[in-house]
Amino acid sequence: MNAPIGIIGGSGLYRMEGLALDRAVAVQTPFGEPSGPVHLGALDGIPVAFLARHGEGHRFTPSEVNYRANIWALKSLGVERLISVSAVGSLQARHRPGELRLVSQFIDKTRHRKDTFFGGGLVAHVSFAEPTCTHLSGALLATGRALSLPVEGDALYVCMEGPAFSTRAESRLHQSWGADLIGMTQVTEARLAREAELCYACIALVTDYDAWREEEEGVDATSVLEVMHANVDKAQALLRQVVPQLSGAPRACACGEALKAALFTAPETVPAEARKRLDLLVSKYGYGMVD
Ligand SMILES: CSC[C@H]1O[C@H](OP(=O)(O)O)[C@H](O)[C@@H]1O
Ligand SMILES: Nc1ncnc2[nH]cnc12
Repeated sequence: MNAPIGIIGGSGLYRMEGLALDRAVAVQTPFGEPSGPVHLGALDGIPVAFLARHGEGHRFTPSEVNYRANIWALKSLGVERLISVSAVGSLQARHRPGELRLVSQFIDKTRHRKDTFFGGGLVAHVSFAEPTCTHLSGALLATGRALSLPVEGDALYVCMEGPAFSTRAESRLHQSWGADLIGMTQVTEARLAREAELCYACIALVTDYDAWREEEEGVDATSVLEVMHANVDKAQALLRQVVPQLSGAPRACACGEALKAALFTAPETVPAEARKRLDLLVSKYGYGMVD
């Protein structure tokens, strides 16, 4: 089964409501094992692939998640559009717990991640000025508004390494940068989705005010999960409404050609190992496997 639409569920979203499960596939990738099996099924009749980012039972920290294997697995199952759901802290009073935001920009503070498929003899530099797909994010925003959900677009997300939350000083610093949201996962996923030529959008569900509000205790994980559980139905409702709209509509963006101007290495120098490892991504550009 081919699933052109993929969903990655983050903290508090470990299964997709309404997904009529066909099968769970354990995908092997050149980058190791994904966080768990990919659940293939139909959402209101539309084929969808679902993966829990932190694994079943939430077993991987944001630094341990094998983002490369996760994106690779979804790509190998035919995913072209990938919608991620992520729990985030709010850095500005106008973003309130329980509300949804669509992410359009990132500041990357991660330090311990494998965040590219390339290297080992094949170099690519993808454009990342617009790190999420504006078309996919636009469809989510319009659909969220039509459903009267508390949703806004254009959010700036600081991606920290974690797993500990920010100090108050860091939280205020991020706020002073004009950032809207903070989380620990999205920029890594977005980079890899771009290299894999997937459309990528992030539905951020605000769960807390991080640590900048002097009068409050800083965020803790239990309260994040409580707020997520109380509000995850909003993200699920948005997904269920948008998936049928996307299905069958051709992609009108450049995400599917992200590698076209990015591949830098002279083809004749690319080692057979790199060709084999990256075949899924680059064979269409003449860098495929050699026998
Ligand atoms: C459980 S609080 C911190 C945790 O929640 C967010 O996860 P995700 O982005 O996968 O929804 C954040 O990034 C941290 O991983
Ligand atoms: N305040 C916060 N910081 C980092 N990641 C988060 N995920 C949810 N809330 C968060």
